[in-house]
Amino acid sequence: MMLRIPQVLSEQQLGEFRQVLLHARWMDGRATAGHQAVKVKDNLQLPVDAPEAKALGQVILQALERNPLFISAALPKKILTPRFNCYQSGQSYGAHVDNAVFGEQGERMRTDLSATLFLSAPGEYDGGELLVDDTYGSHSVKLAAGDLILYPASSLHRVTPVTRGARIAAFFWIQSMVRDDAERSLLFQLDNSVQQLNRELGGGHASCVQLAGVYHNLLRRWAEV
Ligand SMILES: O=C(O)CCC(=O)C(=O)O
Ligand SMILES: [Fe+2]
Repeated sequence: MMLRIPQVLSEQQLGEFRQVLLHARWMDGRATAGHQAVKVKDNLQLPVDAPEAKALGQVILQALERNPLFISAALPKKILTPRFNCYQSGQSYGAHVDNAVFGEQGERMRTDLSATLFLSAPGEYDGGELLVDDTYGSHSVKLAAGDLILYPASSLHRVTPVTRGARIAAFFWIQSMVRDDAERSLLFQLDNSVQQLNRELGGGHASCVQLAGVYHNLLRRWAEV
């Protein structure tokens, strides 16, 4: 499942991010690319241990914790501290699949979902579409600043060349409590339907109570905690 999560960051937060990122020390993104990705990766990145990256990463994590749509769709177990990248002057990232496992502070996590949080507005650059392949074809994603796209980490994806301006984004991975994309999508649909019914019938209605029970009992079957 691919899902857009709108307005993860406020206008004020975006302004603060821009100020910090404008003055940050960017490095060649190939330094953190894996064996295969290094051949197709051409962008800039903030060093993972840069103080700016750590501070802004925490702001994003706090925003995600309070975002009901993100929680419902991702059912997160672990979230890698967000990283920051920049594409300019024709830079791009060719087709690749992300690493299955990442390590951070001695802890390992499986990547079930990939996320890009757009920090530049679409009008600030040409190109820079994130193209994500699935069985329905290739989906082009270019979102408003502050919006996030969530997509299966198993997908082949790429970023087209940025031919004008600069595309700055945060990117990170999530290990979900529910590893299987199809099961997680079913839970998300069910959660949405239950919430809709709650609004229409009132939360105390017997069908709402029963369906909420089905949601929790499916989650109990499928969740790894
Ligand atoms: O810049 C993006 O939107 C995606 C970056 C990416 O695919 C990666 O770093 O693995
Ligand atoms: Fe990637």
